[in-house]
Amino acid sequence: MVRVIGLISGTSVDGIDAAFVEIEGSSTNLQVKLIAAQTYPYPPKLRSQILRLCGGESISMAELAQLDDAIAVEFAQAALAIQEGLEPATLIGSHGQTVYHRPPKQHQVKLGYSLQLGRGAVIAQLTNMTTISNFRVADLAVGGQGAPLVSRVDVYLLSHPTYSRCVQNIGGIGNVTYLPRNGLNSSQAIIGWDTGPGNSLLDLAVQFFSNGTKTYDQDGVWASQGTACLSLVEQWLKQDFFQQSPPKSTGRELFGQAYLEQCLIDAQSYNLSPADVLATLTELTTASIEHSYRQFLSEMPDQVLLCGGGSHNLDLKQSLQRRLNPIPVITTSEVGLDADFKEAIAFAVLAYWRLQGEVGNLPEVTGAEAAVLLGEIHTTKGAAVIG
Ligand SMILES: Nc1ncnc2c1ncn2[C@@H]1O[C@H](COP(=O)(O)OP(=O)(O)OP(=O)(O)O)[C@@H](O)[C@H]1O
Ligand SMILES: CC(=O)N[C@H]1[C@@H]2OC[C@@H](O2)[C@@H](O)[C@@H]1O[C@H](C)C(=O)O
Repeated sequence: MVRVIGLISGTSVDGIDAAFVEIEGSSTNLQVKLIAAQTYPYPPKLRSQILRLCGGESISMAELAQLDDAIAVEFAQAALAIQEGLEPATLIGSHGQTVYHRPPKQHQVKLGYSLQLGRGAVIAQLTNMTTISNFRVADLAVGGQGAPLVSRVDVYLLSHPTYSRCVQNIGGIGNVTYLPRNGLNSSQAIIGWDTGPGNSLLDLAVQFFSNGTKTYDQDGVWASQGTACLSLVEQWLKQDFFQQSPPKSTGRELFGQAYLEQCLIDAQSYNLSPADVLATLTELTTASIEHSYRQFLSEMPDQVLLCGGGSHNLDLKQSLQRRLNPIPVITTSEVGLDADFKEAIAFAVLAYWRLQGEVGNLPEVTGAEAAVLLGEIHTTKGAAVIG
């Protein structure tokens, strides 16, 4: 049994999710037990620096270096804090903070590029623990999207012998893994892709309409007071990203501030109230999920398992349930895998697989030419490589 800490800050840039897990087995007999989990919010100044960089603002190399180190320090502190009072872990899997993602093909380039800040070498030294980081580069180097990477972990933790499942993350961006009945033993392929916006546009709209006093719409209460403009949703769904077949991935580069501003311009001709706009953006998220299932899956799943912060948005959840009826839409927590910390848990598993010499990506999902080892290993003076 290995004690591993998984760390990630996602596209919402709300803070570092840390999961402390005990892992046993390899892949087919993988067992993961969650011991502790916590979100450590970024200091507000650091968060706004990251958001500005994600929004395309130019910064100097000196500022980039300072930001990279500051993020690594926050990640190291999260790793030290999560294991307080527990027998220490021996390994960290750190996703870091995505600040730029340029998938291949969509951009007429053969190789994609993805940049996560928070250097693993610094985390390893500050925590005195072997740290695996930079998980996306190896998949990108073999022509993959570099995302979604959680799909292989979904396969081993969430496949079911009698139900086919869509594991749907709704973070800043949405992503799905389709698990046929019987998982890897099925003749049907396991596929996955980024579905488009999760909460990113909603959060930006809430900040705009509340003059910065709110960062998100708790439980979707504000959106539930509005009426969605379905003509606008149909118009927006015609956009290239939604029509493109998987493998595909995206980020705040597409579904960010400029996209929201265009949505607000489009909304002007319909005289929508702020609540109506939020309801319409909620429908864009759920319609993009529904349409991608109907377009890209050979059959609809028996169950949809939600995870990520969007699984707490009741209005969004109800909208997705209405669209997918009679398929039950539940959360991964309801089947035993914490919906808020699934991504952090996944990066702990990916780090564990890296040390075991097991591949981490699913070429059917990322479009990579091969399954490859994911992550770079950083040891410390005091830490031995285990596994
Ligand atoms: N109670 C709630 N009601 C409504 N929305 C919520 C609630 N809790 C969280 N959220 C939404 O979830 C978002 C955070 O989700 P999450 O932490 O899964 O995103 P992320 O991991 O940063 O993104 P990604 O998965 O794209 O990397 C918040 O910004 C907010 O929009
Ligand atoms: C480049 C990047 O950080 N992509 C994230 C983002 O957040 C959700 C979606 O876009 C996604 O597929 C991916 O993250 C998860 C953890 C993944 O790779 O599986």
